[in-house]
Amino acid sequence: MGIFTSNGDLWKHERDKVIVPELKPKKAEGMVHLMVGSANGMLASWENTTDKQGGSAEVVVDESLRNFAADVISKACFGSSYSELNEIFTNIRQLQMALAEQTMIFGVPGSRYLPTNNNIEIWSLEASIRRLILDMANKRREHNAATPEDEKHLLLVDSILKGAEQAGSLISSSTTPEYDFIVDNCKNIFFAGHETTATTAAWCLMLLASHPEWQPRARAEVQEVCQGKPPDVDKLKKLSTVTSVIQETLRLYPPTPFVTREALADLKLGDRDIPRGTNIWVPIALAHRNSAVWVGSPDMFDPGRFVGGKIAAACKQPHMNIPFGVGHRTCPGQSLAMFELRVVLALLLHKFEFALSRKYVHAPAFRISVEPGEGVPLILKKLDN
Ligand code: HEM
Repeated sequence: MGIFTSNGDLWKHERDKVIVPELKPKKAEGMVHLMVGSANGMLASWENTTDKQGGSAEVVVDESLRNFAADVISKACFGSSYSELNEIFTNIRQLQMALAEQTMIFGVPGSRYLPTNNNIEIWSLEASIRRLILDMANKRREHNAATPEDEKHLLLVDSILKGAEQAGSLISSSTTPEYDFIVDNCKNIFFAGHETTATTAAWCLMLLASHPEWQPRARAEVQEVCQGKPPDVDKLKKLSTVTSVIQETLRLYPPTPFVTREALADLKLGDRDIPRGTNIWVPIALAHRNSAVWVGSPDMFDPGRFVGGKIAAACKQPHMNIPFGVGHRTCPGQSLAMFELRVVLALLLHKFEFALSRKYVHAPAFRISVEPGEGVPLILKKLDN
């Protein structure tokens, strides 16, 4: 029943009344100081590691990036730190891995009800996540009840709690309507809010490490704009080279490689007749590398395509660049994600230069999002600032 899978009036309620108002660009701007705090924590631990090894060390960055993105979502949307919600994230990650392991029978009607080992693991994780989320929601309600009205700082989680109360007949078909609404929407935000961003950051660092010529260009921009100070909203908006590096990463490795739609009426797509009820898969990753529309070599990493917002010159059909999806269901978290990614890159480029370790194995893996399958080990070298 969460926003990801709902349709019609329920989806409209979740999207327009509950989720989107809390993720608008202005709200995301208000979260930048939290992002800087969380990123500084991650970088301090990398700095500690490099200091202990004489200024340079190998670090596998994926897990730290996931913890960083989880910390941001925990604080910005749920009013807790990552350490308080750690168990939820750990369970969600395990659920993601278990779902990614589903075999060929996935999609066969009824197969998800069979007591296979994989299904049993999935059911157990889902039950545990449900319990943890309802527990968190209760604590949040108690916290709000004990906080004077003029001191309340309402967050996305509060919007979900209120949205559950207001959903009324939209969810009455469920046996535990309010609980299902809360659990499913929180679960969607916990997952969507950190996994995709962390994966993009990991791909970004992999690409910058294997195309080191872009590091001094991006670093020079960070130094000019930030002047050694922590990035804020105005500074982040000026980081056009850094932004282009992120856009090019999202083009080459969109963490969500496809989106799906259902034809609500008979329609014609190009010269094909699509009957009502057909599931249509939009292959984002393929569109991003289609040599018929992308100028130059679409398989090559070239952030120059995006520098100065020149996308129209780089792609003959700019609507083919859709890392955040398209149309009414486009990603509502994109401002938050773009700020987060710019914060990580700005702080990291200021502190370190980095190269890809020889241990890196290029193995993109589809685990709900497409992530570096064997992780991204980097050789971090601390810079003298
Ligand atoms: C780099 C990071 C991210 C990428 C690449 C990404 C990508 C996407 C894509 C492709 C969709 C499907 C859109 C469609 O069907 O047209 C989507 C949906 C969604 N995303 Fe993101 N996302 C990111 C970060 C986030 C963050 C940080 C949040 C929340 C904090 C978020 C929340 C959502 C939600 C709630 C939806 C469902 C929207 C709906 O169905 O109406 N995403 N995202």
